[in-house]
Amino acid sequence: MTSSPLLIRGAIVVNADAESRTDVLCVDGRIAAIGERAAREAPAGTTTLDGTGQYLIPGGIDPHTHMQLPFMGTVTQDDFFTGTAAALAGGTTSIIDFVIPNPQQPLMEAYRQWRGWAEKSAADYAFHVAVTWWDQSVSDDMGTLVRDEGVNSFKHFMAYKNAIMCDDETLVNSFKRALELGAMPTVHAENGELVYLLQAEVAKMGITGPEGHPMSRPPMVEGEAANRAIAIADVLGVPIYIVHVSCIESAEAISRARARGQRVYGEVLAGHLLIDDSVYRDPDFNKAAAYVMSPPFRPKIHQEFLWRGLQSGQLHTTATDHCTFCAEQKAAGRDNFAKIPNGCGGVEERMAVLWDAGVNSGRLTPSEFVAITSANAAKLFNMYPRKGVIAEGADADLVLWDPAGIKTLSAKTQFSKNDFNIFEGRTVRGIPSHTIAQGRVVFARGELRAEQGKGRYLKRPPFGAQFDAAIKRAQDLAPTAVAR
Ligand SMILES: NC(=O)NCCC(=O)O
Ligand SMILES: [Zn+2]
Ligand SMILES: [Zn+2]
Repeated sequence: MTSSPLLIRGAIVVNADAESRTDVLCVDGRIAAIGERAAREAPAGTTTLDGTGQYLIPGGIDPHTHMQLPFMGTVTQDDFFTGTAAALAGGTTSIIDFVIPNPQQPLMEAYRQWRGWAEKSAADYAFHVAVTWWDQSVSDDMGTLVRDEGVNSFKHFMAYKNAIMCDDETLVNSFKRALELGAMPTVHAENGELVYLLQAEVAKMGITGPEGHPMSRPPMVEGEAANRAIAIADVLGVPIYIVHVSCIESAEAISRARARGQRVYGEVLAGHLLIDDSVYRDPDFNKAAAYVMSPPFRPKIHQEFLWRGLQSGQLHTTATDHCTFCAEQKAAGRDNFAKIPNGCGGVEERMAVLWDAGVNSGRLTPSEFVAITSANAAKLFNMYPRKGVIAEGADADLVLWDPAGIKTLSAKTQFSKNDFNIFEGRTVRGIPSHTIAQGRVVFARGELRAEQGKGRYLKRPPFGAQFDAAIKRAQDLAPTAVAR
């Protein structure tokens, strides 16, 4: 993308490891110079942006979104253009979305489908690819995806029985293959058999509304699956990343494993940090159903635990699981909560709600905010230092962050196409004033200049830092025969 050079002056530049007031020059989509050199080296025709009184942070990375997802008999409202445009408005400049093959569908076929859909992205994007079934062709396709297509992470749904759920045989085979390939296995940790049973039992009690959704997915259902996935990863010696950790039970499973020296990483959704399960008891079906996602929102006690996980470094990334269904789509489950399409939005609000509830409350420093909104995801999925840091040579994906800016979040003013906002009515302090993607200002004080098709597919190499260490550890602990 060609855009005129851009000089951002006077902001406090925040990285995950340090902050300092300095200037940043962007040329040809990259950060060309930082510090005194920036102004000196600015070519003729450079546009200047005054960052006085603001922070300059790396563009957010949302490592968990579902744009244009066909799911539960319908397709999400936001496609790759509207969803990534909304992301840019909120200060997120890259997403990692998911290719989800139907059982028996070749992985490469699904991957090509998703690559086609994503061509209209306004922001940079990458894909985790889900392994939903197993045979030799799946193993071969995993190899092709890693070697030729820049995929370095595979997703496993432990829930959604009779649809995309993985059994233990698939988990074991896929984790083993991922280790060989240097790709990160990731899991949606919920025991799908238990969910299936509990959905039927809750319905038998005459509970058919959205309030039945959390009853059918209690925290221990998530805890069991997290423990099982972590145990499988431990036996095989592969690192593991647990998506949307929503409760004490799975956060504790991660902490316990990390205390044993296992390489386990946890992702938290902005929604799970801020919204509790009372939403499912709203007498208005449309409102209660709008919050149906899996894992569900939890009793308040879990939220503080998740915040502490982020603060203590036991949990690593924040995401949204942006997966938007409108009221008409959610109404498919009016008489049966198990049929309500699972998913909520948030890609546009993640950064602001986390700043407001995280930095303004003193839970996080600005540098810690950068770590959990971009740098850690970039490191874990091997995009660092191209993404997740303000450094010379990195992509010029930046956000001028106005810590005094105030906004009340609402479906009426959001850029996302959906008709609902899970943070409706929440007033936040700390918002992006400008988003810069590939060196171009794509959002300026409320005006969105997202362009369809400007986003690039990000190839991510395998064998990120965790793999070197995991392999050395396995060698160090390798069994030896006794020489006799
Ligand atoms: N989270 C959710 O409810 N929907 C999207 C699919 C998934 O991530 O489980
Ligand atoms: Zn999930
Ligand atoms: Zn998801």
